[in-house]
Amino acid sequence: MHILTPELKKMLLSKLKKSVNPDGERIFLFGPVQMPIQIDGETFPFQWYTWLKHPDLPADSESLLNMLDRLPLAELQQSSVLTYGDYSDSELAKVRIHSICHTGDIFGSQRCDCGSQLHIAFQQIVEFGVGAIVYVANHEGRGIGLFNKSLTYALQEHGFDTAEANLSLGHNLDDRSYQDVAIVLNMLRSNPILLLSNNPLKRQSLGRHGVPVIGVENLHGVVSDFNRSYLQSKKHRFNHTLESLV
Ligand SMILES: Nc1nc2c(ncn2[C@@H]2O[C@H](COP(=O)(O)OP(=O)(O)OP(=O)(O)O)[C@@H](O)[C@H]2O)c(=O)[nH]1
Repeated sequence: MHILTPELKKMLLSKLKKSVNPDGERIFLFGPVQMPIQIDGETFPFQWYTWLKHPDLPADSESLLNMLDRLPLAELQQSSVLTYGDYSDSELAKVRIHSICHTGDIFGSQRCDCGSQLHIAFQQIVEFGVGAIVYVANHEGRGIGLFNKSLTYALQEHGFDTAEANLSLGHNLDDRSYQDVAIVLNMLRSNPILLLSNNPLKRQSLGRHGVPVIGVENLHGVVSDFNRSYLQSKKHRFNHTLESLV
């Protein structure tokens, strides 16, 4: 049987880093772990980090390690960062902050542009040589959660656009916070980043939380008959830079 020897425990602890957000909540970041990722038939060496925030987290890494078997982590969401190239030290890196889209990213749903944006972001990062994908797992449905998103989809089948559907159910247009994303980004790198996004609020929010965003490059996904009206709503209701696209 394999046991957690003091050496292995030391190895795990050396990969655990802690930060505290402005609300006083502890965030533990674990990594790197090697993650070979296939993009268009070729495999690229990414480094994987995950982070954990939970109200009951202790102050130090060793205590955290000792209590992990008692936390219901599978019931909660943990987010990831996948870095590529010399991410911590390079002068510039391309970064994609990607809110989870269970339907688009996992199922390949064509109702939105999320899945293709994620794929193109990976392509652009390996092409540039340095970058990161931050996969934000508590952002489903722009922060309303998967169950609520399914209700908004049903309403969109009855004439609502994506904004009206959220509002009609009592949600905001966008409930996402980038505070923890910013903290984690700043734990991994202090040099400037180029953000891959069409959403002006992302840049503003990251900047407000102290991330040195020096530029934004649009990230246009695939347009189809299934997502055209959704993209038009993003352009008109959310001011996304999709001018040349829809
Ligand atoms: N409420 C709601 N959420 C949706 C709908 N379609 C997609 N989403 C969610 O919208 C979010 C899109 O996230 P991102 O692609 O990271 O961000 P964005 O605001 O579109 O900005 P970009 O950086 O330009 O892609 C994901 O959380 C999806 O789950 C919808 O019709 N209703």
